[in-house]
Amino acid sequence: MTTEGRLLGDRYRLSQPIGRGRGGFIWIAQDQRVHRTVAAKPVALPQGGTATDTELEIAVQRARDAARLKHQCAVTVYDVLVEGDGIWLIMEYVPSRTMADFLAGHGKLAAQDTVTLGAQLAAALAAAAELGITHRAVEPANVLLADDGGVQITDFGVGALHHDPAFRAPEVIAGGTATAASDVFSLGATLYFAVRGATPFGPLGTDPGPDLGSAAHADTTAPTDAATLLPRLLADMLATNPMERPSMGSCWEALTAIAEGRQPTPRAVPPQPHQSSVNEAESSAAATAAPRQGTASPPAQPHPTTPIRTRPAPPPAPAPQPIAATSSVAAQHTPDWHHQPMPPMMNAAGTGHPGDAARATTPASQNRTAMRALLAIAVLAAAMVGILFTELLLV
Ligand SMILES: Nc1ncnc2c1ncn2[C@@H]1O[C@H](COP(=O)(O)OP(=O)(O)OP(=O)(O)O)[C@@H](O)[C@H]1O
Repeated sequence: MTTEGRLLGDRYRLSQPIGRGRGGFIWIAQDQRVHRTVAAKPVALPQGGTATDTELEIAVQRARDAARLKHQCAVTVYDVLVEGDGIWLIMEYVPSRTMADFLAGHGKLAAQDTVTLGAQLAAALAAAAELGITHRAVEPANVLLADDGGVQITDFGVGALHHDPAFRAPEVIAGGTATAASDVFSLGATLYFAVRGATPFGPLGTDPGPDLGSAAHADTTAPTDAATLLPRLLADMLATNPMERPSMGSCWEALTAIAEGRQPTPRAVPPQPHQSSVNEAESSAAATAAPRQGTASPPAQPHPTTPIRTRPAPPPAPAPQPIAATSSVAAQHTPDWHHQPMPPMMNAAGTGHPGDAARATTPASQNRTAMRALLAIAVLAAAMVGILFTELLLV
């Protein structure tokens, strides 16, 4: 029974429910060891909680993988607990509401707000892809719009069983494995939903296809406005064939460029191979079988565009440092998620292999050598004068 005051893992004291997810209530909790406020969330398991051991193991492993990611646009997972009644995620507490709730209440987002938000989500997802982490359930319900204006994606790896089909990639709907490329599709569907107020392929993800308008393919002008450039990018992200989608890193570059009022560089949008643990052949075959080709049908336009307050600048570069897994899966903080390029390896003289530093010749050591040589010459000269003087005396 989950009640106020319950102690999870001998460490996290539940204090009050803050929302309801598919696995049950999400709680504010106090970490008794480091005196920190956290969010505690029960992971939604298959068939109302009757998970097999294998399903439990997979869910725990994916949650542990998620704990390796440190990014300011991803909710940090501090700990993963297996309690009697299931799996609990102990996460960073983010006062927020979900993007799904926001859109349900306020309608669509403006194109400019959508790209700003999208760039931040793509930054976190690209950083995850670099670590080989697939989200598996990118959708508006897993995007938190923080009260301070930030945007953070949550539920890395643990939401796949309940991923809304409207945001699933065709190859996943067809039974294939979720991949970095399917995350790109799901992000595209999420941004499409934000800007159009409807999902691109209908509630089951199987309708004919999105209406991205003529702007998606027009190339007669060199526009820099989000309303024109976003549909073009979404057309690529929502490609039926996963091999034809841009990588998440390219999406981040393109969204950042559009957010800043620039045209994405040509290399940012074209398809690129995906880095992942994915069976691309399997995904590709599944995609071919997916019923997504067809003519576009105009989506419903139910809501007026609503402005959203977001932090102005998306993160400049996604590149967190990998973090070693620990037995308790306690997160180790990476203080600076921003990638700092490695300085070139140099020795004390400024050149060569770092191992040469011990053998390096510096101005100070050159001076010492010269002094020693002068001293030796002086001693030698004194000795010769002494010998000469002695011989003269003897004569
Ligand atoms: N880390 C967090 N910190 C603070 N509030 C959170 C956190 N995660 C979720 N919430 C809040 O809890 C509520 C439900 O969020 P949740 O992500 O569980 O929704 P869901 O996606 O519908 O559920 P599920 O992931 O179980 O399917 C939302 O109001 C959300 O703002």
